Formats: sequence, C-alpha cells, structure tokens
Amino acid sequence: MSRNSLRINTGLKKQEVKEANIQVAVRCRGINRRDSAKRRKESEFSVDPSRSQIKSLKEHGKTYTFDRVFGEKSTQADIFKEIVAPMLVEVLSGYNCSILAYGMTGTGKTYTMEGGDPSTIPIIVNNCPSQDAGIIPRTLIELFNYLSKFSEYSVKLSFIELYNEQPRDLLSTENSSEQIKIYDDARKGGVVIQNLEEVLLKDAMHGINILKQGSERRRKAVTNYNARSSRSHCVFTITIHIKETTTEGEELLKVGKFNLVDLAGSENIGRSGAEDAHAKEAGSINKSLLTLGRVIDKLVSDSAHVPYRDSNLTRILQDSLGGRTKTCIIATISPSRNSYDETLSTLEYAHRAKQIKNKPEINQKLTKTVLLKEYVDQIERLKADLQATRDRNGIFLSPESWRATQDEIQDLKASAKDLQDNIKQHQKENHELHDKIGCMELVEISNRKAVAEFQGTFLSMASGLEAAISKSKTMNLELNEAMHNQVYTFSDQAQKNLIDSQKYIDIGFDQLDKRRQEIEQFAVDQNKSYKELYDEQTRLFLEYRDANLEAQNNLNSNFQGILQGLRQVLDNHFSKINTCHEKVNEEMSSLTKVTQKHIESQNTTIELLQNALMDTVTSQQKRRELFYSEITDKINLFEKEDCEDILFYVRFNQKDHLSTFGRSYELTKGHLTSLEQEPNGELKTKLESIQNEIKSHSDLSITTANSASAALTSTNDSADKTLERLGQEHSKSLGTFSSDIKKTYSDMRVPLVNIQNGLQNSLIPFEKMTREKAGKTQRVYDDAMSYMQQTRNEVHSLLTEKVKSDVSKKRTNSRVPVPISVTFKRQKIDNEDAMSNL
Ligand SMILES: Nc1ncnc2c1ncn2[C@@H]1O[C@H](COP(=O)(O)OP(=O)(O)OP(=O)(O)O)[C@@H](O)[C@H]1O
Repeated sequence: MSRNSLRINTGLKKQEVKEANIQVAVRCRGINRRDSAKRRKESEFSVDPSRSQIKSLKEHGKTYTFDRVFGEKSTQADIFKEIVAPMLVEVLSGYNCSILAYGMTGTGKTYTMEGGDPSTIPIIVNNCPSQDAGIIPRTLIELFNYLSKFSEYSVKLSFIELYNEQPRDLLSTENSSEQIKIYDDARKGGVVIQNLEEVLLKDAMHGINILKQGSERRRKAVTNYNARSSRSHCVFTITIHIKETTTEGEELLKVGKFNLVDLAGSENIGRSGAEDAHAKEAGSINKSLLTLGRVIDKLVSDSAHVPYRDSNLTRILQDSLGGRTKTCIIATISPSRNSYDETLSTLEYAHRAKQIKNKPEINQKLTKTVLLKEYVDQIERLKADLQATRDRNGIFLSPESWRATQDEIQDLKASAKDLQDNIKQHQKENHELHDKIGCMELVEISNRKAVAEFQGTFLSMASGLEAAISKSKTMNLELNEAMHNQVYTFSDQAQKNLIDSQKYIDIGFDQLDKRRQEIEQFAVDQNKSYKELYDEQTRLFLEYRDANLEAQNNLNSNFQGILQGLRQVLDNHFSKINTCHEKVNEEMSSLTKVTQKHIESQNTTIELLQNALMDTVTSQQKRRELFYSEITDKINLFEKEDCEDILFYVRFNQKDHLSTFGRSYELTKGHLTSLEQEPNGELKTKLESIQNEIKSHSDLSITTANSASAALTSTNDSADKTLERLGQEHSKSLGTFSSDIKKTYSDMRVPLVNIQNGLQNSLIPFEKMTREKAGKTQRVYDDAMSYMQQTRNEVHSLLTEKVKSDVSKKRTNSRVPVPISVTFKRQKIDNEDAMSNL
C-alpha cells in the first residue's frame, strides 16, 4: 500500500478531441417490502426498455428517452454487459472513464455499483460473480481475466467517501480523515487528492475484499426507505498501468483510470424519517447534490462559470462532468407510487445531464524513463525535505515541496476568491430577498390587520374551539420562545395542533354523523309506515278493482250470450233468403231455357217466311224484267218502223199493261205485308206471354227478397237497439265504476299528500340543523386553518429575520436553519354531500 497524491486527471496529452455527450441510463428496480404497501401495485410510470423510454402515466405526463433503460427484470449481468464492459475496453485503451450512480435513497445505487448486502449475499460463487454482484466486483474479475494475457501490468485502487462534504479515505487504517486534502493543481491542471492511499492489487479477489472492508466502513443508517442507507458519496478508483513495447523496442506504459461513483441518495427529509444528525446528513447530501445539479445546469447552458468549487463532490467529479473523461450516469428509480415526485425529479435531473458534452482524451503513454525519472525526483524531493529538516530548526521544505505548498496556497486563494464571488452573489440575493421581505412586510401588516379583525369574531366562537385555539396560542408562544433552537420541532407541534383541531372537527363530524343517523333512522321509520299505508291502500284498490273486473266480465259474458242468440236469428233469416234466391234462380234458368227455345223456333219460322218472301219477290222481279224486255223490244221495233200511230198505240197499250202490272204488284206487296205481319203478330203474342211469365216470376222473387230483406232489416234494427241499450247500460256501469275509482283515488291522495308533507316538514328542521352544523364546523375549521397559517407566517418572518441577522453576522458559514414548510391540508365539508346523504 502506498500513500500518494491521486491526480484525478493526469498525464493527458494534447490531441484532436471530439465532443461526446455523457451517456445516461436509467434502471428501475422492482417493488420491494419497503415500498408503501398501499401503493405497491400500480406504478405511475411505464418503463419501456425496448424503446429506452420512461413515461409518466399521469395526465399530461412526459415521456423521457435515455441512452438505455433497464426495467425491473434487468439483471446485474445485463448492466455490466451493456454499460460497463464497453467502458472497461475504453479504460484499457488509455481513457479515463467514470460511472456515476445517481438516484433517490433506496432505489438501488449501491446494489448496482457493489451488489447485494455482502454480509448475507456472497459476491463470488465458484470463482464467478454471483447473480447479485454489482459493477465493481464484475469489473475487477473481468479486468484481471483480461490482464492475464499481459506479462507486466499494475492495478491500483483507491476508495474514498465524502461524508458531510469531508473526504475520508476508506482504505486508511488510521482515523486520518483530516489528512486528506483536495486541491487544484495550478501547474498541471486537474484536482489533486493529497495523502490518499492506493493499494496495489494482486488479483480480483484482493480488490473485492478491499471493497467489502471499505464498504463496511462507509457511513450507513436506517431510513424509512432503506435499512442500509449510505449517508456518503463514495468514489472507487481503479488505475491500470499496462506495459507495451513499441516496434522500436521502446517500453511504454499505457494508463487508464476507472472511477466508479456511488452517490448518496437524494431524499425527502420529511418522508425518509431522518432526524437530528441524520437530518443534517441528509441536508448535506442534498446540498452537494444540489451543487451537482447546478453544475449540470451550467454545463448544459454553456455558462462561462461552472461552480465546481461549491462542493467537494463536484470538485472530485470535475473531470467526469464536462472534462476529458468518458462518463456514464446510471439513474436509479423506484416504481413505487409513493416516490412519484422523487422519481420525476431524478428523471428530470438525468435528462438534463444527457446534454452535457465531455471531450474525452486518451492518456499519454509514459516511457519507462519518464516514470523512473518521476520516481527518482520524488525520492530526491523527499530526501531534500528530510535533510532540510535535519539541518535546521523549524519546518523546512525542499523546493519541490515548497512549490507543492505554493500550489496549495494558490488553490486556497482561488477557493477564497470563489467564496468571495459567492458571498457577492449571496449579498445580491440577500438584497433582493430584503426587497421581497419589505413587500411581504406590507402584506404582513395588512394580514395582521385582517387577523385583528378576525380575532374579534374569532373570540365569539364555540367554547370547544376556543380551548383548541388557546392551546394553539400557547403552543405558538412556546414555539416563538424556543424557535431559535427548536425550529425543527415546530413542524411536529404545529402538526399536533392541527391534529387537535382535526380531532375537534372529527368530534363535530361524529356528532353530525350521529344526528344524521338519527334522521336517517327517522326517515327510514317514516318510509316504513308510509309504505305500509301505501301497501294497504294498494291492496284495497286491487280488491275493488278485481270485484269490478268480475262484474264487468259477467256483464260481458251475458252480452255475449244475447249477441250469440241474435246472430243465430240473423243466420236463420239469411239461410231462408238464400233458399228463396236459389229457387228464383232455378226458375229463372228454366224460364230462360223455354224462352230460348221459343226464340229459336220463332227465328226458324221467320227465316222460312223470309225465304218464301224472297222467292216470291224474285219470281215477280223476273216476270217484270221479262215483261219490260218484251215491251222494250216491241218499242224498239216500232221505233225502227217509224210509225207514230203504232208507237202511240203501243205506248197506250203499254200504259195499260203497266197499270195492270202495277195493280198486280200492289196486290203481291199487300199479300207479302200480310204475310209478314201475320207471323209477327203470333210471335209477339208468344213473346209477350213469355215476358209476362218471366215478369210474374221476377216479381215474386223481388217480393220474396223484399220481405226477407225487410225481415233482416227489422232484425238488424232490433239487434242494434239491443246492442245500443246494452252499450248504454255498460258505459253507465263503467262510468259509475270509474267515478268510484276516482273517488277512492282522491280520498287516498289527500292522506298520502299529507303524509308526504308531514315527512318533508319533519325533515326541514333536521336539514337546517345539519346545514348549520356543517357550516359552523366548516367555519370553525377555516378559522383554525387561517390561524395556523398566520402562525406559520409569523414563524416564517421570524426565520427570515434570523436569516438576515445570520447573514449580516460576518456572513460566516454558520448553519442556517432550513425553513420548514408547513402545509395544512384544507378539508372542505361539503354541505350538499351531507344533505344528499339524507
Ligand atoms: N435491481 C434490484 N434488484 C434487487 N434488489 C434491489 C435492486 N435494487 C435495489 N435492491 C435492494 O433494495 C434495497 C436498497 O438498495 P440500495 O441500498 O442499493 O439503495 P441505494 O439507492 O443505494 O440507497 P441509499 O441512497 O439510501 O444508499 C437493498 O436491499 C437492495 O438489495
């Protein structure tokens, strides 16, 4: 083991460098026993390792994308394979690399870096890392496996913690925390940790044992979130030298450094249950993490001044953040609902850090001669110191040590300057605060006025509340007196006070509940009797209705009987009419047949007569034509002989002949007419007799039909009348029935409405009383709340004054009490809800 000064970034040679973003991975562990039982099941984040995303499931929740996301199923081996192994390769090529585990307390930083609790879980099983072994043991095993190929190498490690901002060597056997110093090397650049022990490792197991021992010495405590909560930041550094021989035969040393940093957990002091010294630890942890956050912000915003010097943590990590180191941050989160805010803040923090750009540079390879020269120089320097001390009295230093001391002084001066800058900044902030306080004081005055007015009404409040208020006042006075020393306890007292008020309000609520139960019982009873009454009325109504229905049914069946009889009479009539009709039809068809025969024989006779007449006419015609042709021939002959006398004679004869012929023609015609007329007269007579016969049959049918129809009509009329009468009787009985029902309804309605009104009226005073009680309780509660708020404001203003006076007192680093924010949850008593429950 050698005590040395560890240079965080040494031996870097100038080279073309490319900027590279810090890699950020997020690991979400599974739910464990300590996560709040209520909220264990449903996480408010969805973790998607395949897309390297984490999404808040709340409304308007953000989605965060990282370089890698590991879900609860990811193993230690996965983390090593995907994050650490590639970085180890970089270290072995001569880069400085850092892995930082950051996250809320209890989320698995130490588990990720070191592994499970080594007192219960073995780190090595069968010469292999156990399932729970973390990054450090896996790195050591993998490193020595790799180095076994080389003949000459060295692996050194150092292990320090920063507890309450103070560095402490976890490898030192002495209680030597005072001896470690962190300062800037003005000449070579970088941060130097003086007097740090470095152990030369023989093998991986050696390194793992050292890790175990150092880890045991690390400060731990039990918190609500973690049974072995680390209360310090710790840096485990592995420095590797590998000898290489160039083609020219020159021996070179390749240097790589691996910083494995397990940061203390950020925590909500109230919820982690940290008290007294642990609250102070937590405050210090949060402070250094806050500085880390500010450094990240400044780096991201490319600010000219990055406040690395504001905390030892950021000084040590200076090269890993925005420097020449390759860095990866593993942000650990819990899936528990309880940790939603902390998880969100870790994700925001990690997301911002993703934008930091480093400029990784490979370390210059050292030649054996240079290294030997460095060692020889160091020995010479130490010798010179020893000699100088031996030769003279007092403290004497060699020029080298003198220069180192000078460096340290320079560093201290730079720190002092930074502090002065900080003081100026704080002064500026103080001025601004002062102005704000001025404004607040004005508000305070008006508040006091309002409070004074309120106190007037407040005094007239119920006696039970007065007791609680006077108790609060007493507690407030006590608080004011003890405020300087008991700021931390104020929260508890205020809480108690609040609990007392809450108790009083709870009693009020209990009474209100009781009263409500009584009213509900009353309402139930009323409802019961109302229901009984209603059931009775319904039963009576149903009985009455059933009786009426029966009567109606009887009436209906009687009516149906009568109707049936009437229908039968009608049916008889109709069958008689039908028989008549059939007879008439039969006679009509026989008459039609006879008539048809007469007509046919008549037609034959007419045809015969017409033929005979035609024959007579034709022979007459022929005779006349013959006669005419004889006459014509004779006339032609006489005309040819030109004999007037003869012609005259002939013509005279012809005239005779003609008149003779005319007479015989008229005779024939008359004969014909008589012939024509004779048969026509017979036929007519016959036809007339047939027609008469038909008419008499038809008249008989019509008479029969008319009498049947008249009988039917009279039957119908009498049936209609009977029906009308029955209908009138029925509607009359129905009218009586319905007016009876109406009357029963109206008789029932009045008592029912009265019952309802009675119920309503009986409820009104209860409603009013409940409303008043609820309103009164709300007012009492509001008054108590505003009084508590005023008390809080007073405490706050006193604290502000305290802060001012502390700042003005030489602006020393004296501890300024952290104002505790007391928030009172306002519970609204919903009158509407209270009433609706009735
Ligand atoms: N991925 C995981 N798988 C199994 N157990 C885990 C895992 N992460 C954490 N744990 C367990 O959760 C508990 C808390 O883990 P750990 O001590 O590593 O948290 P931490 O972040 O280092 O807390 P603190 O900041 O308080 O030191 C331990 O019991 C640890 O074994």
